[in-house]
Amino acid sequence: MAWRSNHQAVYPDPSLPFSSPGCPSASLSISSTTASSYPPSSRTLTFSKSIPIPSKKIEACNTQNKEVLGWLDAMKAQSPPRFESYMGGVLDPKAQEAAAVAQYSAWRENHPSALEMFDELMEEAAGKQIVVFLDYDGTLSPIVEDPDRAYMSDLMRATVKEVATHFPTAIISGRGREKVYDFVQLAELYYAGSHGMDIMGPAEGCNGFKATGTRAKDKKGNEVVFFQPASKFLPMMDEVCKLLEDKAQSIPGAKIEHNKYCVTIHFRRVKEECWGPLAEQVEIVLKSYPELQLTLGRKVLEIRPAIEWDKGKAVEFLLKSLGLEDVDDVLPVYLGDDRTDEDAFMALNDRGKAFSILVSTVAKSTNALYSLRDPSEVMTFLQTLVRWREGHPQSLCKPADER
Ligand SMILES: O=P(O)(O)OC[C@H]1O[C@H](O[C@H]2O[C@H](CO)[C@@H](O)[C@H](O)[C@H]2O)[C@H](O)[C@@H](O)[C@@H]1O
Repeated sequence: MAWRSNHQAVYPDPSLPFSSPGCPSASLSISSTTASSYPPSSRTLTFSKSIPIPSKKIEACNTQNKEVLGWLDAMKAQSPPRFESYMGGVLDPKAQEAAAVAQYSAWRENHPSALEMFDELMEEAAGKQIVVFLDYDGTLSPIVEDPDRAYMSDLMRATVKEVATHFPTAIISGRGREKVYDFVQLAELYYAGSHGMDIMGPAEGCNGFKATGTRAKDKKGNEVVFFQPASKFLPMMDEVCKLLEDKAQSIPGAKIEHNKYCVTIHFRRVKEECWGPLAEQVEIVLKSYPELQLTLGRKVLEIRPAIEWDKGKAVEFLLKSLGLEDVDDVLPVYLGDDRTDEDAFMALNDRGKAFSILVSTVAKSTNALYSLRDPSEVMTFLQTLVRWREGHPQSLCKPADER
């Protein structure tokens, strides 16, 4: 079973684990090693000299299994950093906060706000077909402890609906496609669930775009196109999910989510001393499945088929299927908050002309060029985009054969 870094962010997820009962099988010891960037990031950031460097105590699981230790380090690297003074002491809470703010504003110099840069960005967009790609969790809905309750607001839904009347729009999520559809509930969008391994959308979009690909009827009888590059893995994913559900019972707070072509192991509500035992249980299951790989998201481990397919490939596929792969005429805009979105940012960077926007309140190593803080800024950005479009009727959204 392979570990895949998916271009790890070095900076942590600020959300603290939910407190839960003790871990019955926890057997961890503390060491003072610092490990701020395991696995190695594809891109490192530099900060101004006046900003204290974050450091973290890393605990070691007493397992000797290198793979498990690697996962554990990566899981811990998501915890909030402690800022130290140059003399080595831990800063008080106010100074910690000030250091985090300074770190974020230094980071913003390299990843400017897509809202503050809006007018400049739109100069680039003039005369081009904009296509909008949206991640779900942490982008359209705030991160919450219970993944089954990660609702988007009605206002966000109305905003996305408006976006889709002007631009071809897709949701690219790690969740199962049906599950993310249940949250979003907009039939006019394209959906790529399971990190892009389950793509479906209207054969003819409400803005006149026709998609090529395998056609079928959805549950409501509408004609749709779909693409499922990992379909043969479904029985295996069902099997792995059951095994993990069984194993995770011994770890308080752990939750297993079946995302069809991806099984997600949530550790947001697992006490940190139980992360090692959880990683060990995952390893026990996965060593029998060399065709699967493990990736890391926001307080989740994810197991998926080890095929050359990710959110970046899904974006390329959708652009092609909509006849929108032309680099000079088309401008994709991608908004996402997670490590798995880095695959899409990279694909768009390789393409050249595109806006990649990371949604984050903390400094993170990322391939995205721009940033927004949180879902509320995402909504403002999308509303601004709609208003801009309404003010520019000359840049009409036209299918390829009419351009
Ligand atoms: O690609 P996404 O749409 O961002 O999906 C990635 C994962 O999102 C969900 O987990 C994340 O959000 C949860 C609810 O806010 C949070 O509790 C969890 O810690 C986050 O990792 C979803 O539950 C996963 O299945 C997705 O893979």
